[in-house]
Amino acid sequence: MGAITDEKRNLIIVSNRLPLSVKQVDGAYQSSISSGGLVTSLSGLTKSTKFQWFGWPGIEVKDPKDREDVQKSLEAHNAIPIFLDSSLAHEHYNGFSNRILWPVLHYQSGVVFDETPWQAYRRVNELFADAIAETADSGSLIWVHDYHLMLLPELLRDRLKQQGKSCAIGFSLHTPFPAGDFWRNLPVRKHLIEGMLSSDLIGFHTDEYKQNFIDTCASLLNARTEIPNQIQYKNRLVCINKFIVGIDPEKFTDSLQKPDVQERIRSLKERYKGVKVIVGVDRLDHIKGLTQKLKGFDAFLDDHPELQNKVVLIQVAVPSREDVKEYQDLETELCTIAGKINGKHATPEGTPLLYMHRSVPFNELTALYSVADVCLLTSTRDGMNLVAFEYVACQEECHGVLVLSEFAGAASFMTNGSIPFHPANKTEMSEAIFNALNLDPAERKAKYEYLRGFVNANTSAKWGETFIEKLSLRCRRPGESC
Ligand SMILES: O=P(O)(O)OC[C@H]1O[C@H](O[C@H]2O[C@H](CO)[C@@H](O)[C@H](O)[C@H]2O)[C@H](O)[C@@H](O)[C@@H]1O
Ligand SMILES: O=c1ccn([C@@H]2O[C@H](COP(=O)(O)OP(=O)(O)O)[C@@H](O)[C@H]2O)c(=O)[nH]1
Repeated sequence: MGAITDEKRNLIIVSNRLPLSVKQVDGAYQSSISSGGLVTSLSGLTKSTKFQWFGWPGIEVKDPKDREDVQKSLEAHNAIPIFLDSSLAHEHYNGFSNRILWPVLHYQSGVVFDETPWQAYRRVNELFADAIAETADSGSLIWVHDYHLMLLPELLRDRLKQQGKSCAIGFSLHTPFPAGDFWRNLPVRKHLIEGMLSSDLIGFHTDEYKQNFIDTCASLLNARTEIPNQIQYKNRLVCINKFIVGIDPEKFTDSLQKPDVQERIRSLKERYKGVKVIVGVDRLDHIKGLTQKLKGFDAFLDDHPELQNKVVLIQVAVPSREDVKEYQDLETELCTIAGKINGKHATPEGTPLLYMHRSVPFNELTALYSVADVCLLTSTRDGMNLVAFEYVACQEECHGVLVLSEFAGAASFMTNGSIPFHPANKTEMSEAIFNALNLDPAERKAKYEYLRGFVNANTSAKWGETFIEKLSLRCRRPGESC
């Protein structure tokens, strides 16, 4: 990982998942890049900043010798594994984080609380706190990420205090934070926000999420919130702000220069000559609105028979959280809808929908982004959505159009440069797709330039550096207002 950080302070990043997930294949341990936006955003920071990254390696390793091997293989990437028993990891990650907490954070109803996964969640947060407190030196900056670790700041602060160490703790939430009443659905809601409030600095993706959190702290904990961007709770001052997460655009533009990617682009363009390509790239998750997307596309095909064989939607649905029943059910549902759409609209010349349920290699992804005339993102809720940024980074030549749900965090910043729509409204989605395909070149260019300016100005490196700078300031002057 890149150059040295701020005043040579030791920086520790903590996330549930490490950037490399370890798997055992034929007895040997292999690691591969983890999927999802958190890894993308933090990986972009590695160019400018050096840090140690603590997290779960994604596999149970019991044998001490094997643990050493895994540790060594990750060491080269400054990644430090926190080993968990598989049943504990399962209850924490699938049971509480993804079946209970994630749906509440994304305004999904019908969530049922269960004590066993909650206890596992607490236990995993404790194990993370033990490992990190032991490694951290006084003066370290500790940056904790995401909803899997909301209790960690409090547990960590207690342990550090017992060990006589003083560190600044930052916390970033990568998901939305819902409006007050929705958060009340969680019986353990108070513990979770008190856990977060032991941080010195808390970051959200948008002003809306930040304000929802502040309102919840005021109503649930009676915390003092009159001064903008700060919360006073139990004699501690916590700074709260919005930090715009982004990508490393150069990584994408560099990929497009590679001869094999150029060749792939040429071959895809040849394959889709005379056909408009719409691309979608989403983890297979309810929040991405994939059911809505397929139904909206179906409506679009119904509305425009004149475009038969002239439009294709290439949808990459990246496998995600496959041990959770709701995710398995969604996969079955999507397969059925995809089959029905092609059954209804296919001709001997081809099918209008290419539904791929797998990950795609990075170079293939950039080639796909680059040949697509339109990128269609239909999230019903989404912390940010970095795919929107990635598509823009790959469209410098063609000025493709972004059709973006108003419920993605990215819409807070990108509405002016995109075509916004409400994902629950099929007609609105169909019209948005049609408008995107028919936008006049001058307007397309103007929209694109707006988006390119935003993506290039708000990189993941800038996001990370800004957060670390603010956190380091909190470390030097903890009592000062934010
Ligand atoms: O680790 P997984 O369970 O496989 O899930 C992948 C990640 O999904 C979520 O990503 C969020 O963070 C992105 C970057 O800030 C944001 O753009 C996106 O809208 C969010 O959904 C999750 O929050 C991460 O912790 C996961 O690693
Ligand atoms: O096969 C793939 C296709 C895409 N992505 C990446 O997954 C991330 C998705 O991030 P986003 O913020 O859009 O949503 P999240 O999945 O984190 O909710 C992007 O960086 C994509 O490039 C991936 O890891 N594997």
